[in-house]
Amino acid sequence: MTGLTLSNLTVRLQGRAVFEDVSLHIGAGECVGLIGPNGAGKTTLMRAALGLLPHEGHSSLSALPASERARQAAWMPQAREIAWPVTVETVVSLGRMPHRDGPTRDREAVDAALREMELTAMRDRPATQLSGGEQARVLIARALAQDTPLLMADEPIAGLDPAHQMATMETFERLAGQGKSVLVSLHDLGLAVRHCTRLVLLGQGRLVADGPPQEVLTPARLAEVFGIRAIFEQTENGLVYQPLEVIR
Ligand SMILES: Nc1ncnc2c1ncn2[C@@H]1O[C@H](COP(=O)(O)OP(=O)(O)OP(=O)(O)O)[C@@H](O)[C@H]1O
Repeated sequence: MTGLTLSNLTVRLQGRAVFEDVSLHIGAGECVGLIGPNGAGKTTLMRAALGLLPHEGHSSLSALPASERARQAAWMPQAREIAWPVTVETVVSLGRMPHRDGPTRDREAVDAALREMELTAMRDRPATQLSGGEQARVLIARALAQDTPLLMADEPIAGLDPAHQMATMETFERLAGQGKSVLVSLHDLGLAVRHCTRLVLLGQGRLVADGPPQEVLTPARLAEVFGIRAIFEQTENGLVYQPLEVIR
């Protein structure tokens, strides 16, 4: 399996369609931002794609047996409280559970994930004693240690400080550059336009747009779907986004 393919995916919860007929493909080398207002269905889409929610239509991932799914896709859910007082290293090591590659490869993958998320100095600390943002980085590291072709993360940078938000998005970009597929839900449109190769916009119970950031985030869509006015400017430092006002 390469990436993720959804065909006519529809999810109904308590008799109401959250979204209908979503079709998309995320290929190797893509870092795709999943955007949309609160309640648009971003979490629901990812959970259904993973096979964690009943759905109509087809997901290439949910069609796989559970053991194979865990080798294909790492999932970082929105809820990120770590409940057990085990060390950071132990939490990150859980990402290796789907694999049987031996202790040397496991240690290499855990060390690399700790380095990537700047957690090496904290590896022996109880994870429950870390700040909320530090715990979020531990859970991203666990997903990195899983070393899967596809990474799905639900608002992974919420609660991180600016430097770690940017560094985490750079990590996702780098993983895509190495040939992996990344699907990440985000509310920060500024970081989305800078770091994602493509944006998928959910709203009003459907997939509203799918394409390069500048094509997706037109003034009309920002107004219609988010109810805001914003400017995008191509600068010598890349694309810059600034929200200006609420228009409803
Ligand atoms: N178990 C459930 N039963 C009924 N409705 C649900 C259930 N779970 C979620 N919903 C509804 O489905 C819709 C989509 O929720 P979802 O969490 O996927 O949105 P989201 O785009 O991730 O939102 P946010 O940006 O706020 O995290 C919401 O209207 C929510 O109230």
